[in-house]
Amino acid sequence: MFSLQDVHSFYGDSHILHGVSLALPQGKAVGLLGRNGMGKTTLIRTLMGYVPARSGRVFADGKEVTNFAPEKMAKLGIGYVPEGRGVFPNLSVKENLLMSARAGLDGQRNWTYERVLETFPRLKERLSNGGDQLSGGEQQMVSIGRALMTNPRLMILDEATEGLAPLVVAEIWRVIAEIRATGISTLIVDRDYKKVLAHTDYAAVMEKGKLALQAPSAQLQQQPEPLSSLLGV
Ligand SMILES: Nc1ncnc2c1ncn2[C@@H]1O[C@H](COP(=O)(O)OP(=O)(O)OP(=O)(O)O)[C@@H](O)[C@H]1O
Repeated sequence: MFSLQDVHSFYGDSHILHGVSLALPQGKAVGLLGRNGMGKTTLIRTLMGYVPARSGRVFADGKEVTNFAPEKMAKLGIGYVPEGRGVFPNLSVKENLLMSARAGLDGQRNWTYERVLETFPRLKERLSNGGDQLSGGEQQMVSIGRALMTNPRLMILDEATEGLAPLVVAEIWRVIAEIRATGISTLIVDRDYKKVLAHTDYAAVMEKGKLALQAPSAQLQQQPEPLSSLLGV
């Protein structure tokens, strides 16, 4: 459904993505790996329309959507959980969640406010707290919950476990597995490559703005080379 074809993008004069082609098939989980600064977030931001693709093309269901605005990409069914979370600090947890509620492209409302609270029981005790009164883990739960309430076909999680305590990290991976099991496609960026491989169908590795390797995750689990060289582990 969503794909990028030979995409190049820049920050000013800095050429960051050098011809990236990646498919995100319906119902599949894709892991995006690579050392710091290799362009993972830029790839996501280009797909979402925050960074313009200077050449190359982005497709949704075979239709070209290159450089559509982020709101339009979201309406096409992408739930984006950005690095750094992006919870509205002056809104309560309840308001943060309810403001994004809408039916999916096909009209389904599988992810309701109630279901998000069942998925993240911890948020039930925080409903009237402001976004700025939450722990990092709770903010991440709100951010994921908010994206789920748009009933997306694709969830993008950029470093969703970054800086969180081990118990919270385990909870986030549990929810990622639950999202995957419901048939929503996922694109996951995380430093823990073993966890990424365990939770995805395919993995792609970025090296200096290019995809240096794309393979089934199960294959990369069995044959760590050349993945481990690319990641420096
Ligand atoms: N707003 C920006 N303006 C200029 N350069 C940027 C900007 N954001 C990122 N870059 C540069 O683009 C390159 C790719 O960064 P990007 O954030 O996409 O990498 P990443 O693989 O996601 O790494 P990280 O894990 O560190 O976030 C880096 O060299 C970074 O310094």
